[in-house]
Amino acid sequence: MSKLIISCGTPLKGEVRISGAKNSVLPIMAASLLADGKSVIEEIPYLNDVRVMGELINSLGAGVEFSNSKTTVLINPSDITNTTAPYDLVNKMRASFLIMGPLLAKYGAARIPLPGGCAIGSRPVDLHIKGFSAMGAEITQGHGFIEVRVNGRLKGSKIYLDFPSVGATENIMMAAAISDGQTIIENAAIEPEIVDLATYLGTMGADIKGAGTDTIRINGVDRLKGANHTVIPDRIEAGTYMVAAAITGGDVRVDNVVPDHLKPVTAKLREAGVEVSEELTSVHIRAGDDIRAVDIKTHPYPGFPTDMQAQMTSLMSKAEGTSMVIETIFENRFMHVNELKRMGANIKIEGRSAIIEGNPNLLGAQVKATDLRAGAALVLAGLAAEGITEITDIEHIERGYVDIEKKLKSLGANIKKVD
Ligand SMILES: CC(=O)N[C@H]1[C@@H](OP(=O)(O)OP(=O)(O)OC[C@H]2O[C@@H](n3ccc(=O)[nH]c3=O)[C@H](O)[C@@H]2O)O[C@H](CO)[C@@H](O)[C@@H]1O
Ligand SMILES: C=C(OP(=O)(O)O)C(=O)O
Repeated sequence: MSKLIISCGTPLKGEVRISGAKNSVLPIMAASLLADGKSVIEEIPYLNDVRVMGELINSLGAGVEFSNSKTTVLINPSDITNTTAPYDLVNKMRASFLIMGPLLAKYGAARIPLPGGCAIGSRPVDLHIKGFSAMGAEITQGHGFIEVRVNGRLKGSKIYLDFPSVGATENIMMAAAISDGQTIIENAAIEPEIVDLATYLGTMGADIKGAGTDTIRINGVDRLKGANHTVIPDRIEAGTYMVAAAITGGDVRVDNVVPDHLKPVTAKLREAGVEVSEELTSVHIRAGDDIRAVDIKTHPYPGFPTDMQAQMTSLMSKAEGTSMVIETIFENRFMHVNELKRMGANIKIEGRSAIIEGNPNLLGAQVKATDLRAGAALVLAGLAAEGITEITDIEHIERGYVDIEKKLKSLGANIKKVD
C-alpha cells in the first residue's frame, strides 16, 4: 500500500501549474455521450476518477482514447449498445451517476446502480431523479439499481431544485439538451463547472442560456455534434496550493488559474494575514509566520467551497487564536479532524462546527487519508509540522491531485511516495 512521507521543510517557494478541473472533466466526459460524433477534451487531469469515467463510458460501447501525453481524451460514442452501468465502476466514483441524463436523453433508457453514500455524507440523488421524472421519465428502483426510461423524447419542464445541487443541475441540463421544448431549472447551482459544461454543450449545438445564474433555460434540440473543448483549471487544486504556501510561510505563484473562481479562498487567506496578488491567469501567495484565526462557513458557490474546508481547517490548526469552521453542505465532512488531532491540533467538534484553538507547533504523526480533501488537509499539516508525517490510504488523495508529490517537491517540500 502506497504512503506519502513528509518531513517539515523550508517555506515553499516557486511556481506550480494547476491542472484541468476534475469536477469539470467528469460531467463533460459524460456529456460527450450525447453527441453523434467524436469529441476531443483537452487539458484533462489524468486522475483515477478520469480513468474510471473512461472505463465506464467504454463499458457502454463508446471509444475512449487518451493521448500519449494523457492531457487529452477523445470520446467516440457512435457505437453505444449498452445503457446499463456496471456496479464495480459506479461504486468507485459517485460522479458515474452523471451518465444517467445523457443516456436517458439520447437512448431513452439508463440503468445505473445507486451510487450510495461515501465518507463525507449520504449523498442522495433524489433531485436528479425528480428532474428526470418531471421531464416524463418513468423511474423504477430495485436490486440496487435505478432505472429510468422514456417513451419517445424527454419533454421540457420547469424544475425547481430544493437545493442548488451541482450534480442534479448538470444531469438535468444534459438531459434537457436533447428534448422537446424548454426546460427551466430554478435554484440551479452556479459553480464555474456548470458554466464549463454549458459551454461544451453549447459548442455541441445545445441551446442553453443562464448557466452561472440560478435560472438556466434549455431549449431542447434534435441532435448534438461532437466538439472540442478545453477544461477550466481546477479551483480546488489551486486553493490547496495557495494554502500550502500559506501554512509553510512560503512565496508561491500558482499558475493556470481563473483568479475570479478563487475569490472566497483569496478573501479568507487575506483575512488571515496572507498576501495574495492576482494576475490575469495566476495568483501569487506570500505568507509570513503569523497566520490569524478566521471563521469559515461553507456555502454553494460563490460562498466558501466545502471542497476547501478541510485544507483551511489545517491552516487554522496552526493559526494564532480561535476559529470556527462550519460545514453546511455535507453532514460528515470532519473526518480529517481526528487525524489532525493526532498531529497536535486542538479541535472540538460540535454538530456541524469545528472550534479550533490554534497551535503553532504541530507534530508529525502516522495518519490516514479518509477521503480526498481530508487527505489533502493532512498533506498540508505535514508540510508545516515538526518531524515526520506518514499518510496512508493515499488513493483518496490521488483521486483529485495530479502529481501532488512532484508538484510539491518542485516547490521545495520534503515529500516522497513509497510503495
Ligand atoms: C464530481 C463533483 O462535481 N463533485 C462535487 C459536487 O458533488 P455533488 O454534485 O455530489 O454535490 P451536490 O451539490 O449535488 O450536493 C450538495 C448537497 O446536496 C445534497 N443532495 C444532492 C443531490 C440530491 O439529489 N439530493 C441531495 O440531497 C447532497 O447530499 C449534499 O448535501 O459538488 C459538491 C458541492 O460543491 C462538491 O463537494 C463535489 O466535489
Ligand atoms: C467531494 C469531492 O468529489 P466527489 O464528488 O467526486 O466525491 C471533492 O472533489 O472534494
